Amino acid sequence: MKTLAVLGAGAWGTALANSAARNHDKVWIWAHEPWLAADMRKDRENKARLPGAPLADCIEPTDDLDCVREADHILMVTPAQVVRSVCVSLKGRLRPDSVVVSCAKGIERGTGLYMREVLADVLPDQPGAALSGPSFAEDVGRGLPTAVTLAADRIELAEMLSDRLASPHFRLYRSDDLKGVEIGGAVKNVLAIACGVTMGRGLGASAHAALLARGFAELRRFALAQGAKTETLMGLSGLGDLALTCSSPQSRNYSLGFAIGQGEKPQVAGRGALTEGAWTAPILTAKARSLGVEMPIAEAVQAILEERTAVADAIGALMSRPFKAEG
Ligand SMILES: NC(=O)C1=CN([C@@H]2O[C@H](COP(=O)(O)OP(=O)(O)OC[C@H]3O[C@@H](n4cnc5c(N)ncnc54)[C@H](O)[C@@H]3O)[C@@H](O)[C@H]2O)C=CC1
Ligand SMILES: O=C(CO)COP(=O)(O)O
Repeated sequence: MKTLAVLGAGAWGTALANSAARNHDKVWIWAHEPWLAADMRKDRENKARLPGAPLADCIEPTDDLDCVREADHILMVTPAQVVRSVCVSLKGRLRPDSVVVSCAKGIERGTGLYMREVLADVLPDQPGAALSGPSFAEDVGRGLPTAVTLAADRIELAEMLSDRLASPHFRLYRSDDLKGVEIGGAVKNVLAIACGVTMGRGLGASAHAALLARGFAELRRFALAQGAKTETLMGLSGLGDLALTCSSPQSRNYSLGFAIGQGEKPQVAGRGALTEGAWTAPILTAKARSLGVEMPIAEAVQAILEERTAVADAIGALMSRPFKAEG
């Protein structure tokens, strides 16, 4: 009997549960809102977060976190800033060998920890992994093809989990570079806001490509300073996810930036959607400063979100930086 618990009944948790269902006898999907678990049980669909993707037969929606007691492994798919509180509630409930896979994309405010580090902080004895890459929940939910990276401290774990989570439409590549994988997922959300601003303001495809390339240079500098591997940054969870999120109105982060570029106030431009980049920007820039890494695009995003800088001034400041060698 193969079992899996997906914690977080958002769009991504639902898509991952459905995708993994083919390789499992039972998949629980835990919603912290009892009404959502009840609706999903009744409708056999997550109409609130991922409409149009019927739940596979073996999926059991629940609001009872005790489901993890019976699960071989756990996917953590809540918003990044609540990962710690969910982990605290998991204490004493997990099987000793259950791998907890971080699927959220962000950096914890207050501590500056990546999601896997938060898991290790609260649940130090639990083996861990991270899944990240170019993957819109709507696409995966519709069975459209993509590929992502699955990183774990021990490559055998990544191998075992890849077999569990892969499907003909969802390809997983293994990695032992947990930090590199998580940095890509967190940083691209901030850079996607910048690309959205550029396009919302009508600055054109050339500006968009230039920003994407310079954004990647920032991501790379920041990640290498923390020991990430170049091949990870060039791969699915780095360049792959950056290219996707920075270029598509399907992205909530890009859409937030686009609306700001069109003149909307940052506080309302996200339309209530989960925009992880807005949560990540301040902690990312603080981390970069403490590492001595220059991230002018991320700094500009943070200043725009905090309304310390007008969009035109932020663009002017980026364009008037001293000329330097590319890198
Ligand atoms: N939607 C997507 O295409 C993808 C999302 N992700 C990442 O997955 C994470 C979750 O995103 P989505 O599923 O899209 O979010 P969503 O906005 O669709 O849903 C968020 C869910 O979080 C849960 N939640 C809210 N507060 C909570 C709390 N205090 N405790 C426990 N659960 C709580 C709620 O059940 C809610 O349904 C984010 O970090 C996101 O960056 C990663 C890849 C793709
Ligand atoms: O992470 C994602 C795609 O890989 C989803 O991006 P958004 O959170 O910007 O919608």
